[in-house]
Amino acid sequence: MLLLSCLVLFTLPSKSQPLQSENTSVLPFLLSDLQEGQRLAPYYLQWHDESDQATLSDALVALSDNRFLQPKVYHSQGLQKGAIWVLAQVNNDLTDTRQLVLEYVDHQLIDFTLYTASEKQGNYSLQAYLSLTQSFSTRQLAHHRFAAEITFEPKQTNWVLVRLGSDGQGFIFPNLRLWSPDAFAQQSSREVGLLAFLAGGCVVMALFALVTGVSTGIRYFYIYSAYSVSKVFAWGMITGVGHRFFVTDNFDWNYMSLAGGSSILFGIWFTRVFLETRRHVPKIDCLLQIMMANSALLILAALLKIKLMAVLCITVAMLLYPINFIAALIRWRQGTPQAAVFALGWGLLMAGLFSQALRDLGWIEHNLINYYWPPVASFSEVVVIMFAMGMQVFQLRKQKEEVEYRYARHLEHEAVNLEREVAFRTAELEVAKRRAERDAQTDPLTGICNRRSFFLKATASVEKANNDGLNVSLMMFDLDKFKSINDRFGHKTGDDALKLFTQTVKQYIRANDVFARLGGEEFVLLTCRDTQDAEKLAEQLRIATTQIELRCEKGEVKLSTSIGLAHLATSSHIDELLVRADNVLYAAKDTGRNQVFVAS
Ligand SMILES: Nc1nc2c(ncn2[C@@H]2O[C@H](COP(=O)(O)OP(=O)(O)OP(=O)(O)O)[C@@H](O)[C@H]2O)c(=O)[nH]1
Repeated sequence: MLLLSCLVLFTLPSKSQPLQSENTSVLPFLLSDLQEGQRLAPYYLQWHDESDQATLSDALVALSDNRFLQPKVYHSQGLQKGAIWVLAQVNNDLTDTRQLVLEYVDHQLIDFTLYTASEKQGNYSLQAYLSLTQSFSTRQLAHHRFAAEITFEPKQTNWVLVRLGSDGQGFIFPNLRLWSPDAFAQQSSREVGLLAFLAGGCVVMALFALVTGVSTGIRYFYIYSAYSVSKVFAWGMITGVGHRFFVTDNFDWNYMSLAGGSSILFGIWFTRVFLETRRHVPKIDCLLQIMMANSALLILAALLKIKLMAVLCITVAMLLYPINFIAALIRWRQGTPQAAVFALGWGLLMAGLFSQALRDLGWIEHNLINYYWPPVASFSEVVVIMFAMGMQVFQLRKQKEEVEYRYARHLEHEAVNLEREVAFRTAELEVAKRRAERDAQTDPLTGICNRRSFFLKATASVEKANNDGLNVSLMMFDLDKFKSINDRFGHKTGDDALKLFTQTVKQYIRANDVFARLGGEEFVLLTCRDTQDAEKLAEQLRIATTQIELRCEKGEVKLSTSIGLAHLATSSHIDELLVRADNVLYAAKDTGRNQVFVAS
């Protein structure tokens, strides 16, 4: 409602309530009662010149017509188009001459004209004409608001007539104060000090944000930096400090709009980037984009000096300001705590700006506290938002550390897994290698040594026996008529026969004997025992072979083996031993089979 009222009052032509009562009497202000910075209210009458064209003569006619009346309120009376003339009676009841400063307590006035006379309907003389468009150097007093000196002769009655002009815009708040020059200068210093502190704070924040932006690469720090600087320009222009210290000549009302528009533009841009509205609240982001476009229009209006358009844009910007606040609250609800801090900062700014709006509308008293509340609130917003950004950076850093920690843990975990996997694979390879080695040394059907491993082991055994001077005997076995077993009972039964033969022999041999299958139905046994035992064993094995029981579907299988036996005593090499055993084996075959022949 307030905002709508703002819009209505800002944009509609003023046909508002009469500003004055019907009372034409005014109390004289006695200088003996003066306190520093005392308001002239209620010691004045006022006349609202709606045409904004009235001259001094017109004002005197209005005075004689009793159109100068007591105001209904002695501060802001809302935006009233035209000019307001103020008349006060100030009596120097003291015995000395007094020089006082009459100050207009606002910054938005375009011109201030001061006349004095010794009689109410007397001959008013121009004491001062102050205008925003004038060079600041022409001012009688160096102050960022309009102020002029008046000399009051002792025991004299003085009539003070002031024209307050707003170039038709209506920004008139007839709040006038009286000071002694020294007190006024001191007050001025305090105010400039406060503004310098606020501006310095903003500049420091801007620099800090710039450095942080460069070091972190986070974009919103740059925008914030520009936003802080734009605030310095905006408030500098609005409060009159810009005119006093920087744009001393050719100052223009539109400079306020230009600086204000830039500040609004950067503020909304910052809001969008900081709160990531495009991603998280796209509908609100559309409104924020409209607000940015509006502030761009305001800048354009200021550049083209289209005052009405600028006023409209400022009003629209003010009306839409709560959207930033709402965006921040939504982002907060979405789980972004720093958005709450942003909302606080933006709320402070809004409170400041709305207090100014209320003051300008005459809804609250026009005083120095609410005069400086908007820039102070604006500065507080900068500080609070810096805090919000700090929170965001802290959170980002925490997230980064968490991610790094999780990544490190993941790497550690992966390293452990990899180690385990490598150990597992290595063990598997070892097993496979051992299996391959064993396979390479083992006859797959019977599980005993194959030809290759036999020669390795047998060579070592023979060497050892040679060194130890022990006997080594070698038996060669060749199963008799094995082909006919295969033919009669099948190849599978033949395999079973080979396995049973192997198991039978193994029952008779010692751990250090080397038993191997040389191929087919040919086996060999290297044994370390004396010759008699070896021959006895050969005979036992021959008999045991004949006792092997093997049945299949086709009947009972009868096995027998011929054995050729050779002793080491007469040879020292395995090949030689084999040849000798082989020879007697064939002799055993040739002479009837199922018998043991010993090489001589
Ligand atoms: N079932 C089976 N038979 C085999 C294997 N290796 C060789 N044989 C067979 O063994 C037979 C050997 O036959 P031969 O060398 O002619 O001799 P034999 O029939 O045993 O006759 P003699 O040695 O003269 O008593 C062949 O028929 C081979 O096919 C095997 O691993 N399994």
